[in-house]
Amino acid sequence: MNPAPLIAMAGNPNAGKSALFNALTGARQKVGNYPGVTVERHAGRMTLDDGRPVELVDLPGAYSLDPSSLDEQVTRDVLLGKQEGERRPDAIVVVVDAANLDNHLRFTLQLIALGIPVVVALNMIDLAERDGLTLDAEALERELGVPVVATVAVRRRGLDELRARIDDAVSQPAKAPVEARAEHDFRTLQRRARQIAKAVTVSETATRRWTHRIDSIVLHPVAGPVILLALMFVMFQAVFAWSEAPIGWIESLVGWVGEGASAILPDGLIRSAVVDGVIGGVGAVVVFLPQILILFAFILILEASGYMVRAAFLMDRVMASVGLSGRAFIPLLSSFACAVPGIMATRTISDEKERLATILIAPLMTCSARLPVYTIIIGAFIPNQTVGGFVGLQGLVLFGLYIFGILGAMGASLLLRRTVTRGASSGFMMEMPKYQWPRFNDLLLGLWQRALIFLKRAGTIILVTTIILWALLSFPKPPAGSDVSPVDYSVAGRVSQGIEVLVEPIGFNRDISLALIPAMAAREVAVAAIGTVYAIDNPEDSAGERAIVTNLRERWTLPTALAFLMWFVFAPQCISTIAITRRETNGWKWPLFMVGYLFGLAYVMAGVTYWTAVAIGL
Ligand SMILES: Nc1nc2c(ncn2[C@@H]2O[C@H](COP(=O)(O)OP(=O)(O)OP(=O)(O)O)[C@@H](O)[C@H]2O)c(=O)[nH]1
Ligand SMILES: [Mg+2]
Repeated sequence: MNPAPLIAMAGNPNAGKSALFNALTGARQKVGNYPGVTVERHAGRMTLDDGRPVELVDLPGAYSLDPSSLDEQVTRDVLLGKQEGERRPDAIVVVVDAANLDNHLRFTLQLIALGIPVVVALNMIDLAERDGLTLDAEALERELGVPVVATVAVRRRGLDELRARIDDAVSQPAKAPVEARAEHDFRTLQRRARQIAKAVTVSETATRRWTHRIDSIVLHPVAGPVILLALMFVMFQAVFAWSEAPIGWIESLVGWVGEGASAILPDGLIRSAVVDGVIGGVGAVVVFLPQILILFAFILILEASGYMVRAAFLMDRVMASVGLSGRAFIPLLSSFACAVPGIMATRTISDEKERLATILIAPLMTCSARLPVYTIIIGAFIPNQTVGGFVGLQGLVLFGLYIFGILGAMGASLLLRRTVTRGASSGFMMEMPKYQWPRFNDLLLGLWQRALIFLKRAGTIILVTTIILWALLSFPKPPAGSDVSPVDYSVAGRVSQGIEVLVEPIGFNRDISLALIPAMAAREVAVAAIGTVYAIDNPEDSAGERAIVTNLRERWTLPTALAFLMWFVFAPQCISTIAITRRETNGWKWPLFMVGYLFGLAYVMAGVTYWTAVAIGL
């Protein structure tokens, strides 16, 4: 008996191939691997109206027959009959997204040119209609010269007709397959695809035309990522460039309050607690409010304008390459503000293992609590100069730290998805919202809420840890005439000597050892802690960022500063994150695993940074 005819589902990524494949085959599916490669093979059976079986394979999405990834290569090889372990398909169902015709028709034209019978599924017409786009399926059929069926895969609309057209396609007497595939260059295909898309478009609203026009630029496979990268780059430059003046104002305010308090309070313990502990510690953190607000202003604008979902879409392929789906992108993006809401947002990921992997890497996204640490070290050690004429070096280093965090997360995900949270990535798509101008009032409200949250943190966790640290740093006092510094003589100073033994090999000094434990409460406390240490060490210094920067420059070497930055890229210095991970994973196993692997990573990366910096003579 002849084997059942083989039908391949092909088309651009996210056209709805898998949704259609599932709707056609139901539960009768087999998942395997193509021999020699890691690409999964999804096959299933479907019965035609006369009872004949046909076999369906769901191919990975591709943009063209010129592969730029392993997935695309498998798709091409299957369609050309060159893939090991697969016969050449007898017919192709080309799935196109109706709302994206011009892009999807390029690949369709290439596939039709192969000479195998083709049926086009004009999918997602529900979304096209919703957006005010009306298409003429019959006109498309005439233009392409192959049968076209309008479908809505997720509502099973058009399935009967699609099955009938597949029947026709496999019932045709087999033609000799075309050997040499028609060589279309990209421009010719593009022109023809646009022409057809225009000819079959019955009506289109102005909004949809604009949306589509902007999307064709920001979602372009090449231009899209470049634009995304450029936007992020501008954002980090702005964090430094625009914050200088407001930081100056807050600093003056903190200095003024400190001096006022010193003048009113009698010399002694209370004054030290208020001036060195509270004002020195909390003040050192509060000055970062402008930078955090600038960062949030960017995130809020990108979200409100409708761009953020596009960014997630662009990232889907990148996410898939590390075993996650675009669905993980939103939680990870929120983690740039704070890992706690980010980890809570993973609840939208239905695959348990994928969700767990996302939780485990979320703390590697650079949260806003790291900004104070980053900016004070960068401000002290990276010269405020431009490279190449216009790029600020400080902003560049900050950008680099974000990139390190992202690369770390990608590497971790890659490993985790092959080991403890093994599994394949699931496809995803989000509906693209309309573009719109962000509303000024909404933006202000968002920033105001952010400012309150930050100040509340400064007034609670940071205040409390700072006071405790101040107490531990202040007692016991060294006996009069001792040449041991008050900090080294204190309880905290002695505890830190134990830690110092551990972190000395990665270039950390006493100040850092003192800051590490209190910074477990929240990362910003590291800055507050260092501020308090210096205030107690040199009571005659004025409080505030400038005093800290001067001290840092005197006491730290550049390799130590760089190692410290690298430590904060990776280290899980945040009790709230650990607590939320425990809650979201129902136990201590995963939070402990997370803390363990992140500290390990932080230690190794800081060490590598330190010794590399020393070796190249920085
Ligand atoms: N509204 C609507 N959504 C659809 C339709 N078809 C598919 N989807 C959704 O679109 C998303 C992408 O569909 P998939 O079937 O995964 O797309 P794919 O072509 O297999 O994507 P890749 O395998 O990544 O190339 C899913 O969330 C589907 O639920 C449709 O006709 N209408
Ligand atoms: Mg698919």
